[in-house]
Formats: sequence, structure tokens, C-alpha cells
Amino acid sequence: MAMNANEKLTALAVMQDAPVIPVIVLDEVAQAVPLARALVEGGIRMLEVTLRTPAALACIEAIARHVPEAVAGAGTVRSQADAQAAQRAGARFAVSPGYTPAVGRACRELGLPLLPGVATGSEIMLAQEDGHTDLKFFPALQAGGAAMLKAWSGPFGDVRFCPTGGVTAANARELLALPNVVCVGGSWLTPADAVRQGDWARITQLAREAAALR
Ligand SMILES: O=C(O)C(=O)C[C@H](O)[C@H](O)COP(=O)(O)O
Repeated sequence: MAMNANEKLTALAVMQDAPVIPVIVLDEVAQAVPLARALVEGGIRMLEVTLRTPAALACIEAIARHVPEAVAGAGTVRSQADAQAAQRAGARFAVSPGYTPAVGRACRELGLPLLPGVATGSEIMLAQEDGHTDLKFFPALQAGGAAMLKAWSGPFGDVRFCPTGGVTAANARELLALPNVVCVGGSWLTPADAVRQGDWARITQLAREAAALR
């Protein structure tokens, strides 16, 4: 299903599209398009390409241009400059590993939906003060996992989460069953060796299994 380019995307819509947002690390531009196609083929189209590698922006650009069925977003957005560069490359949403009002403001000014990363109550409150109620819990497993999400559901009952960090095919279901979890994020759909070897069939299979998690 192609996404209408004029449709206003929100962080919640990014989270609701599939049970898993793949966290993607790419070293070579040539990997971007076949990888995105493999994920789309498996039923996953919201793609978080982390700005951790020199090739990341070019990868986002390639996906945005050549894989219209996918929605390329930028991960590891840590500054206003990151947000601007991501949007210039064609990113339709941004994901950050933490939250600062400066990153929030930058994304608002750009009209770029942001999924802000939080790991504490104070960070949730900071993000909420700026209007964010759909948040990434990072690093989820390391910072308390399902028990933490259950504890947050009391005081932060109006917040929805995408736990990311340490999530795997084995523990995703438990997280997805929580009422305040909309989706999870993780790198397990795109194993480094499969990407390196161009084993796109394996990635499609992992995506298919992830898409069926809920
Ligand atoms: O780069 C970012 O912006 C991040 O937030 C980090 C990623 O979300 C985690 O690296 C996912 O980690 P794993 O699924 O545990 O491999």
C-alpha cells in the first residue's frame, strides 16, 4: 500500500503501521534500496535508518526516491542539524535516542514528526511539556523493560510507547501485549551479516514474522 505523500504523518501513525519499527544501520548506499524492498515485501514499511554511518543520509535519499512503498525515517537524530539534514534527504519522520527541547523545536519547525526517546519520568514530562505523547522507550530492556512500562502506565496513562533496545523476536510479544505499547523497535530484522551478504530473502522472512507479531 503506497502512502499518499500529502498525507500528514504523525508519530502515532508511524508507530501504528506495523508491530515493529526496524532500526537500520547501513554502511553502503547500494544496500539501501534492496534492503527497503525486502522489508516492504515482508510487510514492514516504516523504516528507521540511523544517522550513525556516513552513508545514512544517502541511504535515506535512495529509499525515499526509489522505494515509494516505504516510508524512510531517520534514527539517532540528536540535534537541529541532524533533523534538518534528515529532512533534506527525504526522511518523513525522525527518531531520537533521548529528548531535548531543541530537537523537539527543530522537528516542529520542519513539520517532521518526531518519536522522542525517553528513559525516565522526568524525560517523559519534558517531552509531554512540548506536546509529545507518543514516545520511544530507549534503551528499553536495559532500563527496566516490561516492568518499567507497567509502572509508567499509572502516572503516565496518556502516553504510548515504542520500546526499543534489547527487543528481540523472543521478547517482543510480551511488550506488545502491554496496553501502553503500540509497537516495538529493534535491529533484529536487519542482521549485519545478512545486510553485508545481501541476503534479502532472510530479511523479508524476518520482516514477515515481525509483521505477524500482533
Ligand atoms: O541509534 C539510535 O538512535 C538508537 O536509538 C539505538 C537503537 O534504537 C538501538 O540500537 C536498537 O538496538 P537493538 O535492537 O537492541 O540492537
